[in-house]
Amino acid sequence: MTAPATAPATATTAPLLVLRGVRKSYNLGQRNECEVLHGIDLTLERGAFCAVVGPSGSGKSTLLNIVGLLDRPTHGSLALMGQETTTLDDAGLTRLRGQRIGFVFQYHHLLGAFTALENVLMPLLGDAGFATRAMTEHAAELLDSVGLTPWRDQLADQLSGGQQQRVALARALAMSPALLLADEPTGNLDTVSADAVFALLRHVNKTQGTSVLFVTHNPELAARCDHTIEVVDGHLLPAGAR
Ligand SMILES: Nc1ncnc2c1ncn2[C@@H]1O[C@H](COP(=O)(O)OP(=O)(O)OP(=O)(O)O)[C@@H](O)[C@H]1O
Repeated sequence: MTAPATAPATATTAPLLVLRGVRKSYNLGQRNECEVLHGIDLTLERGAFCAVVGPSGSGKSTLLNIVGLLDRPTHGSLALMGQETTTLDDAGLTRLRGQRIGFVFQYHHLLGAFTALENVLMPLLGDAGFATRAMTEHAAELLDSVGLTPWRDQLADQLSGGQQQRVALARALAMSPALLLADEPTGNLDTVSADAVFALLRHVNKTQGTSVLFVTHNPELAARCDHTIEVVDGHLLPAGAR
């Protein structure tokens, strides 16, 4: 038996993300359907650091929600590390999302009455519901990596916006995701804090190989990413079309 000339893509060699013909419609009631994404083809290689830009309402968050397995496409296919996701049931999607994907949003979504450390611990607790020493040490290391050790026991509500966003980033990294989806994570921050959060995203990408999709309206930050995807009216603009 001879080996095939080209080995088939496996879970370890396949691109991080492959979208083919992804469409998304919302049902607005009374047989009124609105298509927001009109057939997106996108391949993202592992370790990519990619900005997602485009006018307000063009479909960036809708695309990110689909890539993050928070929402399903109406048509098309989406493979994450070689695994087709559109055939998975809700439990399968949730499991895959928890294993592979971390999220940072414009609003941090921390639990304000819990400390910075407790917020980072949350995703690590799993079904056990209690923190082991190893989990606590891991959460403390993550907080340290975003420069927040002095604030680890401070309630999330009592942190600055920039500090809260850094806790949110540490929490997103708790499960060592292959893909970090950041939807305008710097949108509410002053320039200095925005720079700090961006530098941390970059650091995670460089040191851990975590792929990053970063939605931003800030052209300066977009220019500092390795690639840019531009969404206009629910279509991806071809590279170099701007
Ligand atoms: N759940 C929903 N039901 C109906 N329409 C929706 C829903 N979510 C988003 N849309 C519509 O989809 C379009 C794209 O929205 P989306 O949030 O993806 O845009 P965006 O590019 O992220 O915008 P922004 O930069 O302002 O955040 C908008 O016209 C919006 O009204």
